[in-house]
Amino acid sequence: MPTSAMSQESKKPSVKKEKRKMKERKKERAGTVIFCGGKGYEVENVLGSGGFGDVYKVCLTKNREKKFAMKTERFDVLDEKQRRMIVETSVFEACQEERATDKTHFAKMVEFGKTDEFNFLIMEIVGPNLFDFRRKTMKGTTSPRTIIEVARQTLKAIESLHELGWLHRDLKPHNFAIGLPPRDATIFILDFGMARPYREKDGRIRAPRRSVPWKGTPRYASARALLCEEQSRRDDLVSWCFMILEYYRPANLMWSFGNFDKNLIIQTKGFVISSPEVFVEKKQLKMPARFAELLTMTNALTFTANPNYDAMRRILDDIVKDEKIDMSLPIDWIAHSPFGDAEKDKLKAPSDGAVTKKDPDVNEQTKMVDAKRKQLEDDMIKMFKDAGQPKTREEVREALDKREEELTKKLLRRARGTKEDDGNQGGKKSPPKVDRRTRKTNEKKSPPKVASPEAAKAADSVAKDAVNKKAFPETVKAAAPEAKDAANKKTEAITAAAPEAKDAVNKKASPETVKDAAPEAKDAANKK
Ligand SMILES: Nc1ncnc2c1ncn2[C@@H]1O[C@H](COP(=O)(O)OP(=O)(O)OP(=O)(O)O)[C@@H](O)[C@H]1O
Repeated sequence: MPTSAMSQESKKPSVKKEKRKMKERKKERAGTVIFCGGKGYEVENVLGSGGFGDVYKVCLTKNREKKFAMKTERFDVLDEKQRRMIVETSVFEACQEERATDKTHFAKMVEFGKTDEFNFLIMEIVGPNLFDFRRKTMKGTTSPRTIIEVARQTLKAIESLHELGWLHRDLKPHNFAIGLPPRDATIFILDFGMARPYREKDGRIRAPRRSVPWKGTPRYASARALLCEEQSRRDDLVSWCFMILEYYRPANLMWSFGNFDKNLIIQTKGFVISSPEVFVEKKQLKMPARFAELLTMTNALTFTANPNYDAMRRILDDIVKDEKIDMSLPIDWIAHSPFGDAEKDKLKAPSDGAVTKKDPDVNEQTKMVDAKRKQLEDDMIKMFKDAGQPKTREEVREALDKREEELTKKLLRRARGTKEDDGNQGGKKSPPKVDRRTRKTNEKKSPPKVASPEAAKAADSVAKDAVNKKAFPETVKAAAPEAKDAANKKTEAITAAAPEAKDAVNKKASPETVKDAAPEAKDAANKK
């Protein structure tokens, strides 16, 4: 039985090799601009690196104060590459569509697309992950009050994800992060690259496959996951238990230290979950006595069982009482904020030497786009003024932004195709639904929501065109219905007074060209 796990495990590259690969992997340079959704996103620095790509801090070229995180997935890294990000965007979309779910612990996805070298996903930026915060800012320590806070918030985040119908399958402190001020009291759940829906469309739990490719992080994975068995909500909760146990004492995850072979790791994990008292007695587990109840409760879950998250929270409340934890104390990342100026710079600094210089070509490109955008704004301001309805630059910008966004969304929707299956319900995939009401709502939405890479590329290039002014007349058309109305009215008035103007308008009769027609009409009127 353990052989499959072992063979899978033995194929896994060593941690050292992984790290070297991460370091060697090509990084985007500061100043590189990625165009998507009619906007330019400029790379500032690396925020984090994973096995398949890097996460960058980016800013909007036209509003540099607006920061986002851009996760990339390089095509030269792994065969599985495209599927991971497609799966990830599916989770974000499910989250954004599902009104009933508590979204407190999810970052917002803003855009996704691909370049010639990588898939990318642009999302709300958050702060350091829990692993880095504990290691760098807290020097490996965590207050009991903070452990409870971490346990409560991460459990809630997992519950919300499960409510959406998805399993995470790679829960660990690296995949939870602190929010940026003013949401710095909130923990965010990250990295849905290994997620999988656990329900069929009709709401039934999906039947387990006989064997499953290895997914996850050995330190936090459940024994069943290491045995390449199908995972369920229970396995996410086992990983959560290990994560919290590690907060109480890193050595609680005894398999991460010393010479444990694969079989022994699997056996020990099974024992810790099923009979924690044995390890407590031997002083191999250090945790509040009540935490054992959480372990046994999780262990008792069957593959299809609905976890009782409320009961789990009550046990956490009992721990607070038993251990006399003062919950009025500030949590560690508020008391030792990583967001002081010096610390902030340290956390956001390029992590491994990449991203240092600006690319001159990109600077030129950005300047050109900015200049074109300004020209467009000037044209529109003039148009509104001429039409007798003057508008400020801010108002024009807002209208343009809004329309560009709508246009891009429309283009993306049109361009979205089907996606591959990685055992994640494939091309037909729409995230499984939790209740009947939700199912009905989703059944109405026929086209699949996630772009095939080709479709994403097509959509991206159209969006890019829009930015590069090729499509600007179209954007103007879409962007300024008010201006068009005003121009129409003005044109009517002018044409009434000027037959030449009427001719000009007739020549340009389509509503799309009213903008072009108006100056001619005006000229004619002026002549008159
Ligand atoms: N929205 C975000 N804002 C700020 N930092 C982020 C964001 N998303 C991810 N990060 C940082 O980047 C790191 C890697 O992100 P993530 O885990 O999503 O990438 P990954 O390639 O899937 O990693 P892995 O291969 O380890 O699973 C995170 O640990 C976090 O520190």
